[in-house]
Parts: sequence; structure tokens; C-alpha cells
Amino acid sequence: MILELEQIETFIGQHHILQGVTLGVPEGEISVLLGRNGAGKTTTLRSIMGMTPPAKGRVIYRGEEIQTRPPYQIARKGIGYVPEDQGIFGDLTVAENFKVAMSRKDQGAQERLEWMLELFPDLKMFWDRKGGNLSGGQKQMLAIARALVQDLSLLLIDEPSKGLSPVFVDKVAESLEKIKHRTTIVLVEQNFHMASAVGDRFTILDDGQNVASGRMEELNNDEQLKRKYLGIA
Ligand SMILES: Nc1ncnc2c1ncn2[C@@H]1O[C@H](COP(=O)(O)OP(=O)(O)OP(=O)(O)O)[C@@H](O)[C@H]1O
Repeated sequence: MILELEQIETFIGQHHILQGVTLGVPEGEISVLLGRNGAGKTTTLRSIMGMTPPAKGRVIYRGEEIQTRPPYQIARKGIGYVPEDQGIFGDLTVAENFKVAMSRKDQGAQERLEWMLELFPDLKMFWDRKGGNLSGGQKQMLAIARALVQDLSLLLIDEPSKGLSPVFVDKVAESLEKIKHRTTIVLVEQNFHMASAVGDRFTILDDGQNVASGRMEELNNDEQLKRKYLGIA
């Protein structure tokens, strides 16, 4: 396991949001977090990154406890985060967005950039366009690609399919499949079509707790589980 969460509990203000989340993320796979709105999926990603640090429990990354570390240290260990609002710079061009993310000291950055442009040819096409003028799907691609020019072992992505047309959802899904062999992925995804297409494993959160997990094939065949927690008939 590249990442393990052991019974993490996270508060936001007075609210006890995560009430014991346990999760194991195997290397080289896509693990999907599913669950209703407000179940605690985003808070789980933010807890891993140290942005809403857990008050209890352990976050173990490559055998090391990181739950007390600040976000910049967690990021330096090779964990990337693409939030739901993508966090790209709207006033900067695609090229400049990449430049900001690339450290000069990082020898491999140029090679990874070339790989990203191969994976997302749209970004090459719109190289000089401002981030704010890209379509929703292109912004999503830029956000993922910009994270991956850094040397990441683990990438956390929050709802990349949100607001995208089916064609873009398929494009993003296809690229995640290619990325996972280099960078393990934890994906929050409400779009079940996308989740089941790319996910190797799933964990369902409900009311701040993990209530089910397993191989994606098991969930695909479990109508009762899908109905109970995901509202899929
Ligand atoms: N800043 C905040 N202050 C108070 N409560 C919050 C705050 N942020 C999130 N919450 C609450 O925490 C719970 C979990 O939110 P979270 O965003 O983790 O859920 P989610 O599963 O990602 O849902 P969604 O798919 O709707 O984003 C929700 O009930 C939400 O209202």
C-alpha cells in the first residue's frame, strides 16, 4: 500500500465531519471514493493533504506517518492534489501555468511535460491561450497535467468529470488509465459511469465513515449496495 488511512477523524469548526475513515490505496491503481453529497469525500482528500488535518487516527504514506505534517511538506513528499475548482491560473497562459509548476532543479520535469502534451494534445494546441478562456474539459486537463509535471507518486483528484460533456469525460478517463502506471491515483467521483470505467478499487463513504470497499467488479455486480449508498437503481 502506498497510502493507508487508519480511523481518521476530522473536524471542521465544531463539526465532526470524518468519524473514522479507514482506507488502503495500492500502488499503480486507481482507487475511487464514492458516496452521496456531503459524505466526506473532499474532506478525506483534504485530510490526506494536511489542509484539514485529522484530529485522530493515522495517515501513513510509504510507511511514514504524515498526519501532523503541514501541506507543503506533504506535497514535497510527492503527493499532488487537484481540487474540484481545479486551481489553475486564469490570467496565465497554458504555457505559463506549466512554467509556474515546474522547478528548474527537477531534471525530469521537461520529459514529463512532453508526456503530458502527448496525453493531452488540446493543451499543445492552446499553448498560448489564457487558462480562463479554456473550456471546462480543457481546464480539467490542464489542472491534471500541471500537477503531473511535478514528480508525484500519488495524485488526489476531486471530481474531474464535474460539468464535462460525455466526450471529455471519456478523454479524461482514458488519460487517467495511462497515468496510473506511473502515479497512483485516488479519485473522488460522483459520475458512476466514469468511476466504474477507470476504478480498480472503490470505497464508499457515508456520513463520514467508510461503509463498503472492494474491487470495482464487486460493486458493479452489487445492485443493493449501489441502490443503498449511491442512489443508483
Ligand atoms: N467549511 C465547512 N464548514 C462547515 N461544514 C463543512 C465545511 N466544509 C464541508 N462541510 C461539511 O462537511 C461534510 C462533508 O463535506 P465534503 O465536502 O467532504 O463532502 P463530499 O462527500 O465531498 O460532498 P460533495 O460531493 O457534495 O462535495 C458536509 O456535510 C459539508 O456540509
